[in-house]
Amino acid sequence: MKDKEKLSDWIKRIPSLDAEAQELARVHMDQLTKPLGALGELETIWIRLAGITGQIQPQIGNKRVAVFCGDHGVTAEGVSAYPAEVTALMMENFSRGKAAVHVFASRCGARVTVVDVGSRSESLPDGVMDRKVRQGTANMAQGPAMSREEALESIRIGMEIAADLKEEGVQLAATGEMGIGNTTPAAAVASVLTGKPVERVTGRGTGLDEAGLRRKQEVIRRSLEVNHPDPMDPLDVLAKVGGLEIGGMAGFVLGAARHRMPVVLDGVISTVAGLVAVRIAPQSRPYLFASHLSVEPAHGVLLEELGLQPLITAGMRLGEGSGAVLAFPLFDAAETAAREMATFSELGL
Ligand SMILES: O=C(O)c1ccc[n+]([C@@H]2O[C@H](COP(=O)([O-])O)[C@@H](O)[C@H]2O)c1
Ligand SMILES: Cc1cc2nc[nH]c2cc1C
Repeated sequence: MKDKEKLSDWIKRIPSLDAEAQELARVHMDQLTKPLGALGELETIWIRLAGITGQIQPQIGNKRVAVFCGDHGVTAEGVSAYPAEVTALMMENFSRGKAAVHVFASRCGARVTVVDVGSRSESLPDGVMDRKVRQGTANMAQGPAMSREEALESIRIGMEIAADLKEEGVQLAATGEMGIGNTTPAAAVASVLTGKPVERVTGRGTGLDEAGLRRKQEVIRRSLEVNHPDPMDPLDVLAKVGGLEIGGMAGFVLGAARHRMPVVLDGVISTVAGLVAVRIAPQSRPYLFASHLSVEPAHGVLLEELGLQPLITAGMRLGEGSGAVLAFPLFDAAETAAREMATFSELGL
């Protein structure tokens, strides 16, 4: 398949981290006036940023969160506490700059890019980029959510957005999403890719009650039985039981890695997309950072699978990239520490 060849060509071009820059950043961190390792994850963030950018003093002033939107046919099964129409309403809210992600982004010195990869909406409000692959996925409890070609197209769009942001000068990116029903495909993909049982990775999403949670688990089990996604083929999993915004975010990670741009993951949907990207291209893993730990039970499982440490535990489960943006100030703190703290030798030690 032509497109598949293109994807594998792209993957080959993902560079490995710059070991020398990482080592120099590590040496510098160890010379700062603090006990060795005392800044914990801030140190590892800083060292990895040096490896990603190839700079000993990485620049991260230009920050952006890319929010991918999509709808889900599986909402017909009653898997969300909110109606599917909320996806369109929230795109309107994004357009006005009034969603949580905008409020947090302006507080944390970041900008927001909103991309519709698969909502049901016929027309979009100003400021939402139209990259729709199709108007919502099909109901995965009855058959594949989308075709393999559509899954690939969503990935390709995400890659393009990442390349465009890099071109615009973005130095630190984050992924977020909006899509009523999307914790259902997120749990399905998480179950297939991690091998964990459906009960372990399924949560209440926007706020299902006990009966709703049981129904959601049943719908996910049925979706897996109907579709038989192949755990060794991440594109097959994405197409059969995934979502278009998950594909968009996975592509974004691949595109960012290709262009040496670090990506901060948000909650469970953003992180499952990160795992899809890493299963497609394991070289993309070191470009990823965790932000917060979502309430959704799959999130911890996924972060562990990716070997990532969440920086914030605030009991959040909002999505949109809201948690990722809140982690940006910790990245800034690492940058300031490396740039402004005295070294022991400067102190005369
Ligand atoms: O980021 C998370 O971990 C997260 C956890 C629960 C819900 N969400 C958001 O809520 C929506 C999906 O929830 P649901 O119940 O409709 O599947 C979607 O728009 C996500 O952005 C996000
Ligand atoms: C209101 C609302 C806002 C959201 N933002 C991300 N997911 C969401 C789900 C709902 C229901």
